[in-house]
Amino acid sequence: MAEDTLNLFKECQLSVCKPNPRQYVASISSLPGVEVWFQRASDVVRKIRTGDVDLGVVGYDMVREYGEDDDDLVIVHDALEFGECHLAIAIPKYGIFSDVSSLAELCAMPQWSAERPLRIVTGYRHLGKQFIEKSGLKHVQLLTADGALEAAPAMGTADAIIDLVSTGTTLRENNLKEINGGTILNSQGVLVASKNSLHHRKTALQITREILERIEAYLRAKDQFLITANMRGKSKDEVANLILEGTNFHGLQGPTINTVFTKKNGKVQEDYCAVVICVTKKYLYDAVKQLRKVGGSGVLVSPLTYIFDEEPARVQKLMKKLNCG
Ligand SMILES: Nc1ncnc2c1ncn2[C@@H]1O[C@H](COP(=O)(O)OP(=O)(O)OP(=O)(O)O)[C@@H](O)[C@H]1O
Ligand SMILES: O=P(O)(O)OC[C@H]1O[C@H](OP(=O)(O)OP(=O)(O)O)[C@H](O)[C@@H]1O
Ligand SMILES: [Mg+2]
Repeated sequence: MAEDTLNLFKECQLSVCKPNPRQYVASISSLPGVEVWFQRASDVVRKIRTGDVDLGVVGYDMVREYGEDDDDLVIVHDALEFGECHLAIAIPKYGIFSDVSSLAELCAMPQWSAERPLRIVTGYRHLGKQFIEKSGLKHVQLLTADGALEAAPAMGTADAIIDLVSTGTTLRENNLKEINGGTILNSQGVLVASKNSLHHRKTALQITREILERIEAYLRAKDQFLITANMRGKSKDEVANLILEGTNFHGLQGPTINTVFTKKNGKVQEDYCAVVICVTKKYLYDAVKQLRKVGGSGVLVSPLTYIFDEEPARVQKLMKKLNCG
């Protein structure tokens, strides 16, 4: 998460300068006065709640686990596009669990009693407890451990685990499986702040807005290409019509169309227009085919670095949550 966060900030021209790897404080030269602290994920949430820091980047799972529904925490950006995983209950594939594939079936197992409860081990005490209360499971003992939870069932120290799953490899390698109805929470990296800080400290709010706007601009542009194509056409109106009626690719608000001046037999002519649109990366070839179909040629493709559109919805949402909207 730390590496992904540093990378994201770098891409947003907010490079974090940490002169010494054993140092926990760093700075961002484009945001003078800002201190960047490297802390364990659980501590990031705790320190926002106590007002020691104003803004943090952590997994949403941590916000929910250590935030305990604290009203002071406000999610500024809910999808930083890294650290994607989900919190889930997992049980062994073998033995008494071999035919169990849903939460309802786990609840219906006759093996669990007050004397011999289902032992679930997790590092997520708060979320684990909440889930068990709602799950319909009657006889449960919640145990806590910090890491390598996937080993617990084979070791015989627990029957099931509640832990993060991303690719599913760790579960598979340890002969464990997820069950239907067993997903507790979807998570990815988020930007989280203290409402109190943003409310009372103008600079904290200003900097948060700037960071949010830069992240939005970067993430919006990340999966887009900028395409310029030449199109035969007598007028910009004619070309606009071909693009708007004959393709699915119209740019942000609409295509930008400009005259291309060519020289033929010593005379300047206006037989072409240049069309500029942006296209989601995965649809690049579709766009090229559609442009060709309506007379496009000389398609130039370049990466897009940022898209600063109107004030992003997330900024408006934040201001509303802070009652400043
Ligand atoms: N396998 C994974 N794939 C994607 N994201 C993950 C994965 N495991 C954890 N995460 C995300 O990264 C965050 C930090 O994970 P974790 O607590 O394991 O980090 P750590 O480096 O082990 O930290 P600590 O030293 O505090 O234990 C989690 O809260 C979660 O949001
Ligand atoms: O589904 P996967 O892609 O296999 O990822 C899931 C694993 O990743 C996390 O552990 P991590 O590697 O962070 O180690 P930790 O549990 O010791 O923190 C999590 O606790 C799982 O064990
Ligand atoms: Mg693990």
